[in-house]
Amino acid sequence: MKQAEATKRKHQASGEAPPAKRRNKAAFLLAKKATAKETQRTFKGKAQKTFSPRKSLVGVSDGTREQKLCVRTSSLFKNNPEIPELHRPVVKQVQEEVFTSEAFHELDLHPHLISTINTVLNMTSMTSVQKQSIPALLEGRDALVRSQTGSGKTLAYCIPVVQTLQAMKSKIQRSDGPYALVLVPTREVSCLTFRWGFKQPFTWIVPGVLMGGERRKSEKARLRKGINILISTPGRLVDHIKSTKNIHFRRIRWLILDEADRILDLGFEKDITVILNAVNAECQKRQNVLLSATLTEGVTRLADISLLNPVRISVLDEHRGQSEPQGGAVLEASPLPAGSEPDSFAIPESLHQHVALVPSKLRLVSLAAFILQKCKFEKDQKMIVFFSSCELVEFHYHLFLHTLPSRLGAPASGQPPSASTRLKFLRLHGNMEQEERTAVFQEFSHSKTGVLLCTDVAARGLDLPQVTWIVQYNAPSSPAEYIHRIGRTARIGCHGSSLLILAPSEAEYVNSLASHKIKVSQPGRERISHVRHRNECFVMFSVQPPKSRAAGPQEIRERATVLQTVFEDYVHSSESRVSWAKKALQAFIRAYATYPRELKPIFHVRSLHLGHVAKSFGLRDAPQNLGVAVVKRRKANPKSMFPAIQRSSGGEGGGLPCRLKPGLHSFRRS
Ligand SMILES: Nc1ncnc2c1ncn2[C@@H]1O[C@H](COP(=O)(O)OP(=O)(O)OP(=O)(O)O)[C@@H](O)[C@H]1O
Repeated sequence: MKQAEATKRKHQASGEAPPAKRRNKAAFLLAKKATAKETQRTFKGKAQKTFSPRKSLVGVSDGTREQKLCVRTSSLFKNNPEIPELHRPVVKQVQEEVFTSEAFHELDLHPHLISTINTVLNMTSMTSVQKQSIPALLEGRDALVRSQTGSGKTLAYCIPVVQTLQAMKSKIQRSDGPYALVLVPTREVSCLTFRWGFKQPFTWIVPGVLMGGERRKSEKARLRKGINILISTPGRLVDHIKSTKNIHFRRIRWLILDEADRILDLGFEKDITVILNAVNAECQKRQNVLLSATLTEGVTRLADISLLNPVRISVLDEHRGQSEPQGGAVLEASPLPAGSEPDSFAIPESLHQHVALVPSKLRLVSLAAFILQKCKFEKDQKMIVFFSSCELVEFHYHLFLHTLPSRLGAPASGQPPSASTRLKFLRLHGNMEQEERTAVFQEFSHSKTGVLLCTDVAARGLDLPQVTWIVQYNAPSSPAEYIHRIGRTARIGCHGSSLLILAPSEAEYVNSLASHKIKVSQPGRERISHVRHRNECFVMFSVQPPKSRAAGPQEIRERATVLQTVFEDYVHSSESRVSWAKKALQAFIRAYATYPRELKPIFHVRSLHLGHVAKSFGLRDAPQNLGVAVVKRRKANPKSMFPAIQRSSGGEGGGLPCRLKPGLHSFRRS
């Protein structure tokens, strides 16, 4: 009842009438209150009338060799909901100064360390977070550090760790075992931390990584030989704590929790508890550091139980009305960093955020056209597209891989022959083998161009250079997730752009982001002014060379229809492909059902028009009897979080909000 009212309110607020078919009960998902068990739901999609595609289709126009399309305009453009006018909430985005004018050599560091930073890492001046954190950590303080994505947090702790370890009176031996323990959320981040953070000049200090997906036996052997700076994912470390005799924490001087919010999101609370207890049992005197780009309630609670009298470091600008010390950072010891109230985030100034309201039927073609537009007509474009589940990544990856490269056509004259092969697709998600994940990660890191389709496995902590566009094809389930996804671009002062694709019924999400000081704008409104119907907003994705004549509405419809037909032909070329597309559609609906309660009025399965959504999976009709397991989110059970941390900090475990069951979460996200 409440839900129905909320939905009604939403439509009234946006001035949007529910799509016509929603009134036909048979065409809708009858989503009820989910029960504790997984509940099988049946979709009764009403078959839509679709035009039958012709086989002799021409390619997407390259602007010079336009060919007349002999394709009837399909139902792609009929019965779409109106695109609501987006209100433009006044948002004063929080911004931080990334760099300072201060050089590393101004710090009291070992000369070898400074020369490694300058010559091997090619860095001279410190970032704001480094300028604030390094001296504080060298003083021996515990710290809670928050600064925006891509601002150099990794080195902010690596440098003090290495500086203090090399300066220890009795020289460190490999066989001493760990002096520093660094916990990171994912395997990719652990490798990066290892590669960038601990490229240090003191060869007797041995860093090492433990991570799921690697061979336990070889990790045990390395632990036996000795690792002085131990970088690990929480799950894998707990594995070793339980099963490896040689692991000990007797000499731990540093405990670092990097990407703390992601660690919590992934459901590692229990593992963190086990690790803290194991470390506390063997050593009490150490420095603890917790770092995050977003300060959620969970992170501050984790800080309460793992840090002792911490210095709180937050990099802010004067927009927040702070008296700004040099370098734009604020150092203080209040319960929360000033200006960093939970769920209010800083975003790099050089990051341009866009949102597009695209009717469900047009989603797939819009995404494809956007990729083609960027990769065909703009140089050196490197794009990450985020999806809500592994299944969706797999589906779109294979679909695009088999259909889109051919849409690029022959390279234009003057372009190198390899131009048509420029459209490289890669994918990354948690269901892939570790070896493949690592290979994809490396390939995308080193590549100048390409499109990476992925889940949130790539959203946090990954430093992928030169990413120009972030596309969020499925909206994230929290503002923090939004920030981390877009944070893969515009890193360390570079420029970047992001595009969030929403259905018209999801327009309210823009206001939800605005309430967290996240400002998104609609791109190219001026370019669509000549279009008769506003629901043709996808015109901004029209595939054409930048300086060519703007395509008219009819031409755009034709192009979109051609592209959609290519997808539909591919999907309908065999029974197995149809069922593959249906499974992807099911996965989409399952993921849609897992949005947190506060976002349900915006993202509710009831507002999905199955026939329209089916089209975005290349299906010509809404599938009949689509069984979808609607899953229930676990209720937060405060008592189960951080049970019994045995620590002299006096912190009590409890109260962390848990978004989803770990298993369920990883199903949806990683
Ligand atoms: N002082 C510096 N000068 C130039 N580049 C730097 C400096 N410090 C770090 N970098 C580079 O900036 C990039 C981002 O750093 P890092 O990954 O540590 O950011 P982060 O704040 O941890 O980001 P996220 O929150 O997204 O994980 C890396 O490529 C790193 O090598």
